[in-house]
Amino acid sequence: MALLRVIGSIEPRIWLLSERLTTVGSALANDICLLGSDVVEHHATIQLDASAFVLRTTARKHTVMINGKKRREHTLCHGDRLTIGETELEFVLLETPLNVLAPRGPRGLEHLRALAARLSGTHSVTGVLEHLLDAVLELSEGQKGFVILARDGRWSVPVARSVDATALENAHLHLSDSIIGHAIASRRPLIIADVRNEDAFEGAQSVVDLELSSVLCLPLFAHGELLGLIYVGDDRPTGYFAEVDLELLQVFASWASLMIASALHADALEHDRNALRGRLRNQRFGSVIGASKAMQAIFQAVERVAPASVSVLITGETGTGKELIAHEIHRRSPRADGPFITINCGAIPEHLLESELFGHVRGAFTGATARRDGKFHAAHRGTLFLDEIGEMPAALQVKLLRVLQEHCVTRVGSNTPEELDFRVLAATHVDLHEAVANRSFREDLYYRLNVVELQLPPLRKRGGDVMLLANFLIERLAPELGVPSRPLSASCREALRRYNWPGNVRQLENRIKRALILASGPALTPADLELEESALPQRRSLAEAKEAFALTYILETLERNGGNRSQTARDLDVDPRTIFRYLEKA
Ligand SMILES: Nc1ncnc2c1ncn2[C@@H]1O[C@H](COP(=O)(O)OP(=O)(O)OP(=O)(O)O)[C@@H](O)[C@H]1O
Repeated sequence: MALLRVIGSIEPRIWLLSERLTTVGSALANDICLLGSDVVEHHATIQLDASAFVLRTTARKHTVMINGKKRREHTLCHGDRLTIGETELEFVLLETPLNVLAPRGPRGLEHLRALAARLSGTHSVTGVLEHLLDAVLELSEGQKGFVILARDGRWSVPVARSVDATALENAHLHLSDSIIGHAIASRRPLIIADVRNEDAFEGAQSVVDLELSSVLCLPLFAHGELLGLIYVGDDRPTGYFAEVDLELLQVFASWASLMIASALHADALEHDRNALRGRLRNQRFGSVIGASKAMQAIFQAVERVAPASVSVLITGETGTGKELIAHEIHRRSPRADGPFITINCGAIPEHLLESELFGHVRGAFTGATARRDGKFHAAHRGTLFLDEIGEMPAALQVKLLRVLQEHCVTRVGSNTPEELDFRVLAATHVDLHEAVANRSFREDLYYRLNVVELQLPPLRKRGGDVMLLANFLIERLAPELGVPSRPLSASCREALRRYNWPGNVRQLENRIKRALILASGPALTPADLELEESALPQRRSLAEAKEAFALTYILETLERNGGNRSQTARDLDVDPRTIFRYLEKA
């Protein structure tokens, strides 16, 4: 007997391969119905040939990936990973072969089939346990029972039927019970048809507490680990479970264990996801995510500057979130109900920028067929965000300065200034201080814009924020893109930390978007994010890093000294031979 189970999904799904032929496809009539753009109505079949399960696609162009390789026909082995469309499945061969069940098993098989159907709609751990306990009670026609579950090192009885609650207190005590102990040690189902005639078990705590005459105990193991057990008893005349098929129970136990393990895994994922959501709630500032000290300092500064109507210059590399921060300042200011208007000074041709900013009157230039408002008009009683202010042409810098000083805007082609109420926020990724020094940016305008400066740190200097942002973006983008959300694999997390993100958060966002669309495994890999080893900076020992720094420092000093090695050696207070030694290595 075998089964297929979905892996890497929040929804545990299992199909028992109990027929000679199992059909797979997107049509509802299939035994295994899978959705997804790459799955066709009748996609593949799984046939039981002799004692092997053989998968065949129904046409050449239909693909099934088995352990990462495209296959049209494949004899399935225990543990094989199948990818069909977007669904990843594991093939599990249960311990007992089908023919053991055949002579006595039709009723048992019916039970399993009905149970599989019921379970496919059940997602909670308790729901799965309830169905499993009910199935054992039905299968054995037992009267009462309970499930003991091991979770996070603690034992509990989450589900019981017809058992007095007081008899279930102290679940862990039941584990020292001789019956339960015996079943766990043997790892096999245990049936005691007449407890009172079994010296070894007669005084067992569970028998006494539940007043039983017959007992059936089913230990549940997955991947060698004890998950818990199902205990069923009866107090009617003795010999009650004598006829129950032990082999069938063994199959049932392996199958139930997988179901429980899968439900527990899904539950743990959901728990992690909720914990992550909770953490994110504390680590976000409006729509900006950041727990690093550097970002927390920015958030505090934003809170202080937002209510004051001063100009703020937001600096930082491209993609660090300058526009997002500008939005946040506006949202927290008394102008929040007014408009937030953005203009990218670097994206508009110089001859159009003036009228974009200040508006124009009819006939101001060829094509100006009507009077038009500019961005300053649009930002009246709100905020104007001047993005890429470093790109502002020199002639316009003067006009802008006058507008900022007087709060009056004169349209192109007009002589009448209009008084407007606006707050200006500006952003740049270039070093404006340097631009002022080399006279490409006016100093007076720089000081007018830069009443307060907020310097956004690059992503590589925000420590754990990379991981926080990556998880946040996965959660945000997956539903937006209509694709399943996938966790980050351990190697992916390591690669995210090592990469230096020259394009900052925007680059991270784009990589995650792409990965979510293209990934096929249960978790995102470094390759999905284009972060293979070759893309990552080399790991260096401290000694190597010191050497590299020394060489760079020597080369910089040498350049400042116009290539004079003796002067460089004097400046650095080293022997000239040290300079030669480094230059030979360069
Ligand atoms: N801390 C953050 N939390 C959440 N999303 C962020 C954060 N920082 C940036 N982003 C996202 O990254 C993208 C780029 O951000 P934004 O446009 O604000 O950057 P920028 O610094 O203004 O870029 P540029 O210099 O190229 O104009 C946006 O999609 C934004 O939502």
